[in-house]
Amino acid sequence: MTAQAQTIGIAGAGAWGTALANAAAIAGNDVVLWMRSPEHAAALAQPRATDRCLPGVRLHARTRPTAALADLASAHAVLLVTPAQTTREMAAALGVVLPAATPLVLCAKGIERDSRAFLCDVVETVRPGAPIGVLSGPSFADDVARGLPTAVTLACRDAALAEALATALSGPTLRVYHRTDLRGVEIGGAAKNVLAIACGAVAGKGLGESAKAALIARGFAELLRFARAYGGEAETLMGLSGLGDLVLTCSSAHSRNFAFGQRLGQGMSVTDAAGGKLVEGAATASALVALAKAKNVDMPIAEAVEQVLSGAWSLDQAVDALMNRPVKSEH
Ligand SMILES: NC(=O)C1=CN([C@@H]2O[C@H](COP(=O)(O)OP(=O)(O)OC[C@H]3O[C@@H](n4cnc5c(N)ncnc54)[C@H](OP(=O)(O)O)[C@@H]3O)[C@@H](O)[C@H]2O)C=CC1
Ligand SMILES: O=C(CO)COP(=O)(O)O
Repeated sequence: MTAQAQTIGIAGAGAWGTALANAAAIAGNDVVLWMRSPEHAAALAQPRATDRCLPGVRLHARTRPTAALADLASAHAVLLVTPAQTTREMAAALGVVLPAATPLVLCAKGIERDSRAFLCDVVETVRPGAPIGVLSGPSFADDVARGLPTAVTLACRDAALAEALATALSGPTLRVYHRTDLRGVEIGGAAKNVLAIACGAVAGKGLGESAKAALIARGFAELLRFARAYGGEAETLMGLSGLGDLVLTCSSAHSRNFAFGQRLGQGMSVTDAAGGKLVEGAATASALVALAKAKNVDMPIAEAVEQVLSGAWSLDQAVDALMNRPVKSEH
């Protein structure tokens, strides 16, 4: 990768994939945007078509929609922007069409539920030796698509590749920082979604702003402990992809994870509260808690979320459990 115009491939044309496609095009790249539905691709290719996930947003002229995965083969790098739980199947399908040297940048936020594997490890199993990146940070797709100023982090183990990708994707409204701490960046994005469900539940139950602030601060302590145990760097977690995204997602009903928690807090069932939307924290909670237990990492908030989602605890029981833990030193 160089700082010259690149072809960026994007696999997944939901809200985030489409927003990133336009941002990459505005940054001066040619973009190939893959989606699984040929009808969706044909509709988006029509002049003046607007996106179904981002009302009113049109694809940039340099973004070409397609339903043929092989069209991504010539991209200098591909961003994978489908839900976390589809990472294995998507990486395998991409492995067939992409040259082994093409970097794959993971943009989903989660942990594989069944295997409890980090998404980078999933991709490494499926495409051994191929370059991997993770892009994460506080960024609502609508904000990015509307050209509001946004900053995110992109990590690759190879510092030069991380810098080249960050340079290629940065534009007038999207600023991409780079790091080499792949693990730290992916943990921040995956864990904050689970904690945001707790913050939403606090809001939905009307437990007050003080409780929400306490959850953010104590949630951050959990996130940091977990990341350290799994090799993430504390500095990464204090940055955009950790604290930054935790604060955004825990503060806004625009977040699907927060809104899901809010509806739980208002008394809706786990099944109804998702409202047909992607709630990554709900899919990741059990794997996060199992991984924490495997390394004796104390994550009481994440555990409370998991207990509520599994039906073992009511929300009242979760609040009681968190408030009645033994008094301890704050760290
Ligand atoms: N939205 C946001 O603000 C942000 C989202 N993210 C992350 O990005 C990821 C995607 O989120 P987002 O774009 O919002 O989600 P959406 O629900 O808007 O879109 C998901 C996309 O993935 C496609 N998809 C679903 N399942 C499969 C599959 N099995 N194979 C291929 N394609 C599939 C869907 O296709 P179809 O339309 O055909 O169903 C859809 O285009 C999540 O992990 C999220 O956490 C990160 C930062 C910001
Ligand atoms: O990750 C996001 C913002 O950074 C989007 O969060 P939600 O998936 O909760 O909407």
